Amino acid sequence: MTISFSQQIFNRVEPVWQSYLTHPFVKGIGDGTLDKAKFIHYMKQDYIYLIEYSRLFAIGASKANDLSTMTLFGELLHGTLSFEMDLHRQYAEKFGISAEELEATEPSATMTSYTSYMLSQASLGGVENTIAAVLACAWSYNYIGKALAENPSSKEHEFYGDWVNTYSSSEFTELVDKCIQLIDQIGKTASPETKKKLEDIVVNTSYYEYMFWDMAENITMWDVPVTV
Ligand SMILES: Cc1ncc(C[n+]2csc(CCO)c2C)c(N)n1
Repeated sequence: MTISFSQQIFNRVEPVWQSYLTHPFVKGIGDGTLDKAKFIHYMKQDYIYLIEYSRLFAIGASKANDLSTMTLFGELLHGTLSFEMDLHRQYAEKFGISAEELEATEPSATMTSYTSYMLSQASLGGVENTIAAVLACAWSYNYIGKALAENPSSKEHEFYGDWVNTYSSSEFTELVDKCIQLIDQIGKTASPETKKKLEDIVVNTSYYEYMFWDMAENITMWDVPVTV
């Protein structure tokens, strides 16, 4: 029996995604013990990450070969700018940080490297490269959200509960399922060489996801002795 392309990709990245679940930052969101200073660093870096990520959806829409793909990228673009970033704006408000301040966040090395990688991959190829570049981010967040939601108290936590609820929600799961369907559609006609290239993009972005959790946990910016 042949397995779908998304299943083939999942089998390859699953060990990396499992490692997110034991990462102290992710565990801290799940059990509510995460230090607020770490979360603030994450939220600010993630906010500017999502601005770059939105550009990725716009590239996907411009490269789409059919209306349903274009519509999905349009939905993802709107969803990110309006709903996902609103989660960050609401969290920021609790800390007295304005939307303008969030937007003016200085980019860290990991954020810069991760978004630059995705944008270059998306710019280079056809729409399939963009689909591969967005897959791990959206899918792995849903994977983490659902895993954390297995412990019902994580959804009720007064501070981190909103995070868990957002990424484990049925609306978000539906959006991720559409991305999975897109990659499966690509997998039906792509050559083995193209599939290998796309799989590698998902593996690399999965590594970057781990690095992003680590950047947040250790509150790092640039790993140099002095910044000017
Ligand atoms: C580092 C990082 N990786 C993934 C996501 C999650 N995410 C990014 S775009 C998108 C799709 C729809 O909004 C989702 C779920 C994040 N926030 N930050």
